[in-house]
Amino acid sequence: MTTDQYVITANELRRSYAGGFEAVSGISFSVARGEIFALLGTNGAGKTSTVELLEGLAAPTAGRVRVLGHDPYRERPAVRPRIGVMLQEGGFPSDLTVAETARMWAGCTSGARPVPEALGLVGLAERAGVRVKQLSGGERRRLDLALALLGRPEVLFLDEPTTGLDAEGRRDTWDLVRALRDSGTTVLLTTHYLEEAESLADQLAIMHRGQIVTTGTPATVTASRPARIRFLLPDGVPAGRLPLGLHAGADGQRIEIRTHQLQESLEELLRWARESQIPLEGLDARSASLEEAFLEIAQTETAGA
Ligand SMILES: Nc1ncnc2c1ncn2[C@@H]1O[C@H](COP(=O)(O)OP(=O)(O)OP(=O)(O)O)[C@@H](O)[C@H]1O
Repeated sequence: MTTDQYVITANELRRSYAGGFEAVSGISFSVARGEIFALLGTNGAGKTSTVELLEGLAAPTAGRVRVLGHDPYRERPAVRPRIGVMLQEGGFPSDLTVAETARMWAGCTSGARPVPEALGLVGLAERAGVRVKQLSGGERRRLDLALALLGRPEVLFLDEPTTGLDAEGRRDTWDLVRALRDSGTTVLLTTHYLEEAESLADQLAIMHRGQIVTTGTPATVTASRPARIRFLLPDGVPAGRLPLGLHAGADGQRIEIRTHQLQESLEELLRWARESQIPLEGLDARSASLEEAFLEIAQTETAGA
């Protein structure tokens, strides 16, 4: 991939606040056009501090950032019309209706989509006449998203886009974000929902204490983590009777096996259970989830810090 296929590039980015605290400590990553990139991290890891640099709201203390080929801080007029930013708190006047709010926003946006189209995209068309203060928390998030989409952005920054949404609203937002990606929009997403990142992200980076500690696709980030097999042994069958090759942790009769060879370990376990005629109640085998990978990274990094 050539460098101009990258819509966002960050090289050795650093950001220090007044007082000298360094919130972003030399991170580098690239986001290709038409990709959903998730920036994840523990609380205070530096995600917002990083995203603000990408959005051009602040200049880095050191390093280089480019969005659509421009410095987003120094060349803000060139970048701003081409990006959409969904803020965590929209902060618009709550006495206006949904449609009035969107029209006000559209008035400040060049080449804006028609307001009904933007509201339709996020499923708010039927709430157009409702005052913002009467919206539910989830509906407000969807209004935030509609406003970010008004300018048909090439790059969309989504900060916790599904906070407060119910399961259906979350799925709808995911479908919309995928559809936007499929039509060529590049999406930079921050989220605390690891399931969301696992489901949406083409690439992700996990930050901890100002640094990127892991990056890759959701599959490659989880691939290095052990899968696990869980089951309940019948009373009277000691965990010590399990085949020697399986490294099992036991909490009474509750067994957990961690393995990098899920298929082989499962075959070994099932053969042993059949030959010994031992039922494995509640048998559950699964590859590592992003959540497990994340927790492991956070704990390891904290312990090692
Ligand atoms: N204006 C500021 N002045 C000083 N320190 C700040 C400022 N803003 C953020 N920080 C500190 O920088 C660190 C990173 O904060 P940041 O908000 O970027 O993290 P985050 O990954 O977005 O966290 P969260 O997931 O909790 O939202 C934190 O330790 C925070 O306290």
